Amino acid sequence: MSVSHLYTMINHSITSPSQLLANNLAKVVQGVSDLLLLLDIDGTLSEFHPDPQQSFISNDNLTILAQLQNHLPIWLVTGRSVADARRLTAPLKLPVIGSHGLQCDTLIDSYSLVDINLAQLQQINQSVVNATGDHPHWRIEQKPFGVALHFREHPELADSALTIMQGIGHDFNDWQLKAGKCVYELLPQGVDKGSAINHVLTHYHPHCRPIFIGDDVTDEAGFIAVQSYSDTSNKKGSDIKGIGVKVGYEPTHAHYYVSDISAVTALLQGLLTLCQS
Ligand SMILES: O=P(O)(O)OC[C@H]1O[C@H](O[C@H]2O[C@H](CO)[C@@H](O)[C@H](O)[C@H]2O)[C@H](O)[C@@H](O)[C@@H]1O
Repeated sequence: MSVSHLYTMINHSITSPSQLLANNLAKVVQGVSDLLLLLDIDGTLSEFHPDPQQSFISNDNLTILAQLQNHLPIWLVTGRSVADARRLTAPLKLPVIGSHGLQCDTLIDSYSLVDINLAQLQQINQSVVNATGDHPHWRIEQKPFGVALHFREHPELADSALTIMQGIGHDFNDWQLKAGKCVYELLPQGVDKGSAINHVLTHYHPHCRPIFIGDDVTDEAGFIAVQSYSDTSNKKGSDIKGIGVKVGYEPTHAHYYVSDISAVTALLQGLLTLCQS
């Protein structure tokens, strides 16, 4: 299992992103009629909570999204499973790329983008439980397509978490280790949010200009995907480039940033106002 991708993407072609505010949004999307909005969940639509099952998306965000979906297509692109994303966004019904790009749910169709070995998943789950001694310091999230080891309440355990997950991943060549905010996750190889976004663009919205908003290191592949996307099916050779928006101030490939989750809400409200006008 390879861990060479951990953070390495961040180390090249970093730009200095520009701040994207509701009042300069109109200029950025000027003249674009076919926008596609792609949204990460945790750290973008919802504030962090020590317990992943207790976090939620504010009613403000849900209300804005409910109205926005009347104007443009919206997809969730999340590390959460599709079922979890549905629970968090109920009563909305939005298509979802779940499990960091492993699952695709279009609302009409639901399928995996990569095969998963469920026997190995079970072994990995058990290995994580064994390695942590199921101690209450740790939070193990057993997901339908992976296992996450959280240490949000105990940041001092970051190195131990990495050691545990690297050690387990070492025995499973077809699995990858992903680092997130206060979490390490083991998932099948072969996907990330970038490849999943390319799948959505190619198969469902080839002529749209994508905007992807995300906050974490796992969202970097998504920023690269939208910012380099070209509509090759267009015979006129249209060169559609999307917009990556990073939430927060960490180094990023995204061309734009917003300060925090409340700035995401303001941006979504600004986009709604723009659509309505
Ligand atoms: O791609 P995302 O939608 O950002 O999902 C990434 C992971 O989010 C969740 O973990 C994060 O949020 C938790 C709840 O606030 C927090 O406790 C944890 O520390 C964060 O890493 C989720 O639990 C994971 O399954 C997702 O992969």
